[in-house]
Amino acid sequence: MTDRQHAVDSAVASTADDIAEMRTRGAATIADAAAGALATQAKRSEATTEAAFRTELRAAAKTLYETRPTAVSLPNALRYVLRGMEGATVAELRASTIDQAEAFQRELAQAQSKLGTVGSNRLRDGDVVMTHCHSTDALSCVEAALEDGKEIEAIVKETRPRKQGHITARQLREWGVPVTLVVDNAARRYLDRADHVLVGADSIAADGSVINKIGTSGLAVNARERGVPVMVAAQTIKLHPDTMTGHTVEIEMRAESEIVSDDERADIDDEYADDDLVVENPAFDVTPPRYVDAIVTERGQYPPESIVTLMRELFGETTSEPWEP
Ligand SMILES: O=C(COP(=O)(O)O)[C@H](O)[C@H](O)COP(=O)(O)O
Repeated sequence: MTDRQHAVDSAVASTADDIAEMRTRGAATIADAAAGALATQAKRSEATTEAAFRTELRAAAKTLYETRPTAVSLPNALRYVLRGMEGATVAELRASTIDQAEAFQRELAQAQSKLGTVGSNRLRDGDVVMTHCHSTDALSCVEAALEDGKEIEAIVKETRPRKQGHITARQLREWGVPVTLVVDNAARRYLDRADHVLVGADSIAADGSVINKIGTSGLAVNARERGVPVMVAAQTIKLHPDTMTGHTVEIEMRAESEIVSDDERADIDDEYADDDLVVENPAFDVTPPRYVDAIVTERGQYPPESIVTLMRELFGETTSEPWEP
């Protein structure tokens, strides 16, 4: 074991494992869990010097950071908490880190609820939304519309390969929303019945591109062709500061076992072939801004092309500036 591994609390390691294995998933939920894990590290730290405490917290942040690459809410959350780590003694450092992590979690929940109110204003009584994957930001818009007394129906895409659509459907059913669950390939057919496509985001790039669950871009292109507006619900913690300086967002490639079993692979592949069957499983894709009608944040709704103005306001011109609430 390296020193870094020794320094990281078992609760942090287990949170990191939950994120990597997608038992904890979705950009906002991942950010919340990561902030909570840093607070636990701070609480349980046995460091006796200020330097050792800081090293431990950074090691914990690195362990969490290395779990999944696409949702920028994760590094944004880690940066936010580490920035608040202040003090001249271990006790002060501990208290400030825990306070900052708790403030982050509070602001995250408040931002989602504010965003929901903004998003619900786009939904009229009787509207039908089509969803993809499971996004707590997107669902908060539906929840706020329901609280306003509007009747909303949903067409929920299954979302292969991990079927996060089932989580969305379960939540909507709990709220009493009529749900039609469809396979991903049926989306274009059912767009005729939809008034909005409503999705979340893992990252939003400076040009207004939306990085979200694989299949979002195809859905958005089909929606444009059918004249159905595409609404992206994304708190500002989903804004990706590095993209202001031209960096692209890394798309996570997941295990082929999510798509084919060993037996299926053996069944498909020719055992005498010179090369192996290639199976690829990208978890996310990029929807260009021209297919997105509105990005709904806790600060209001933006056309995708103008999101860069908000990014500059929040992060400044340089990506070395950490995320600010
Ligand atoms: O693409 C996904 C989840 O992908 P995965 O299941 O691979 O994590 C969600 O749409 C966004 O993360 C937004 O979710 P939220 O609005 O809850 O942050």
